[in-house]
Amino acid sequence: MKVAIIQLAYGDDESVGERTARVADLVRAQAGHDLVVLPELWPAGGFDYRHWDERAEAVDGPVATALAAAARDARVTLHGGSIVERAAPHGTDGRGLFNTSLVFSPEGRLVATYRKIHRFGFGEGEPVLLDAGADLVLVDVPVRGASGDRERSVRVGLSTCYDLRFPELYRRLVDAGAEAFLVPAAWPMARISHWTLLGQARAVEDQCVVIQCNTAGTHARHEMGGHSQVVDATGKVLALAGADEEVLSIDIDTSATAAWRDAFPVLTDRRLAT
Ligand SMILES: NC(=O)CCC(=O)C(=O)O
Repeated sequence: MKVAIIQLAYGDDESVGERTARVADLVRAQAGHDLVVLPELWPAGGFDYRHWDERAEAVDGPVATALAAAARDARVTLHGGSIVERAAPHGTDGRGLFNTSLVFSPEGRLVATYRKIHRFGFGEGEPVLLDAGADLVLVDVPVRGASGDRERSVRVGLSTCYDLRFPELYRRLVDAGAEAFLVPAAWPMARISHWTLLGQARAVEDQCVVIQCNTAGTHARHEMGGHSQVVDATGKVLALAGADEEVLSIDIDTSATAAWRDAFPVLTDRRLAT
C-alpha cells in the first residue's frame, strides 16, 4: 500500500481558504499513492480554540468539497485529517460541534466519517467546546497491484491524536479486523516522545501497522511536534519525519502483518481477568 503522509505546517497568518487551496494542491501532487493522509484539524487550527466555532462546517461544506475534488483528481483514497464539524448536538446539553475525520474514495465520494472519541484539554479546548464521538469506524482502502488495477483492500481503523493514549480503542479496532491504524494529530513538541513511543506501543501490542500524521509549525502559541511516522506490525519504525513540513512517501508491505501474526500469535493468547 503506497501511502503519502502530508505533515502540514501552518501558522496564524494563513486564511482557511488559502490553506485549503494549498492542501488540495499537495494532495493532487500525491497521485500514484493508494492512500494520502492529512493531520488533525488543519482547517480550523489544532489549538486555535477561539476560531473553532466560526470555522466549523458540515461534512459537505467547502473544505470537504475541496478535498473530495482533490481525491478524485489524484485518484487516491484521502484521509482528509479532521474538521470542526457542525451537526445536530448529542443529547440535551450537546454543543453540536465534533472533531470529525473525513475519508474520501478515489472517486471523490465521502466514504467514512469518524468523530474523535477522547477529547483533549483537561477543562479547556475539546471537552468544553466539542461533543465526543462514540462510534468505532473502519474503512477498506483499495490497493493497486502490479498491473495498476485495485486488486485488494486493506482494512484500516480510524482514530485521532489523543485517542492514541487509550489502548482499549485500538484493541476493539483489531477485533473488528483492522490491519492498520490511522492517527492524524495536532500533537505538541512538548510531548513528542509520547507520540512516537505510543505509536510503537500500539503497533506492538495489536500487531498492526500504525500510520501517524502530525502537524508542524507553530499556531496559537503552540509549537507542533511533527515526527509523523509509520510503524510496522512488529514495532519497527519504517519512516519518520522531522519537525518541519514534509511529505513522507512509503510503500508498506501489508502482507507482512498477517505473516507476523502467524509467526508470533500473541493475540490468540488473550485472557480476560474476572
Ligand atoms: N490534539 C490532541 O489531541 C493533543 C493530544 C496531546 O497533546 C497529548 O495527548 O499529549
